Amino acid sequence: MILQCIGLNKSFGNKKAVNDFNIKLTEGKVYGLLGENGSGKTTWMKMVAGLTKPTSGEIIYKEAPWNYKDKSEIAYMSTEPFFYDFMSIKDVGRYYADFFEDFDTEKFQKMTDKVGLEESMKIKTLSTGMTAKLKVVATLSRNASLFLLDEPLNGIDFKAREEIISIILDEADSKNCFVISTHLINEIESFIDEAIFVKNGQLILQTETEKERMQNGKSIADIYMEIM
Ligand SMILES: Nc1ncnc2c1ncn2[C@@H]1O[C@H](COP(=O)(O)OP(=O)(O)OP(=O)(O)O)[C@@H](O)[C@H]1O
Repeated sequence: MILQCIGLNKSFGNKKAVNDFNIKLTEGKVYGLLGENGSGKTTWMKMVAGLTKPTSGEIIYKEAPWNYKDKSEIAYMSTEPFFYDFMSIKDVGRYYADFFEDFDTEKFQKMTDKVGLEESMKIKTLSTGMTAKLKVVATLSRNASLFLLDEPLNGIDFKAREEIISIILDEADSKNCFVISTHLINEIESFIDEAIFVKNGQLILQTETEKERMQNGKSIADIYMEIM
């Protein structure tokens, strides 16, 4: 097991953004994190990534209580843009290399090449799809074990979405774990191992995609419609 949360809570004033959240994640799996707007997905990811403190509850990373050192193995990609307009692709690589000890510049160069991003391109000239690809490539160039990608497929066209999915699947292996939050259930249905359904800050169902399909004849979209 790579991650476990036990009775995890996060409140903002009276609002329970994450409420008694219990989850177990395993290496070698790709998870889809599904839930309506405001259901607590981002807040949960930020707690696991060490960007916001839980109000109460436990996070266990690789069988030990979460420690700030674990941040170096947990790569979080937020929904917000995080590059400056004046930067080139090469600058983004340098910026990441300065920031993250585990950043692999060579891997970044190979991956940017593969998706058609040239070193000299300036951020301000990139299309929305190219920027989305750059965000994913920069995050995945870290040698992390747990990747938390907050809405990596939002607001981009079909081709860019397919490219991002292929980048993610190329990087997924038996030692790492991916959690992808999205509202685009149909796009992720075919490749996620498990779906995690979140409602009002709580995990209400965690289930295997293949099992649902084979044993119950249900798609993740069917289940979403039933329980949300
Ligand atoms: N810093 C904050 N201060 C106050 N309330 C917050 C804060 N961050 C999140 N919330 C509230 O917590 C709840 C959960 O928000 P969160 O962003 O985690 O949901 P989400 O599932 O990621 O939503 P979306 O799919 O829209 O991104 C929402 O009601 C939100 O308004």
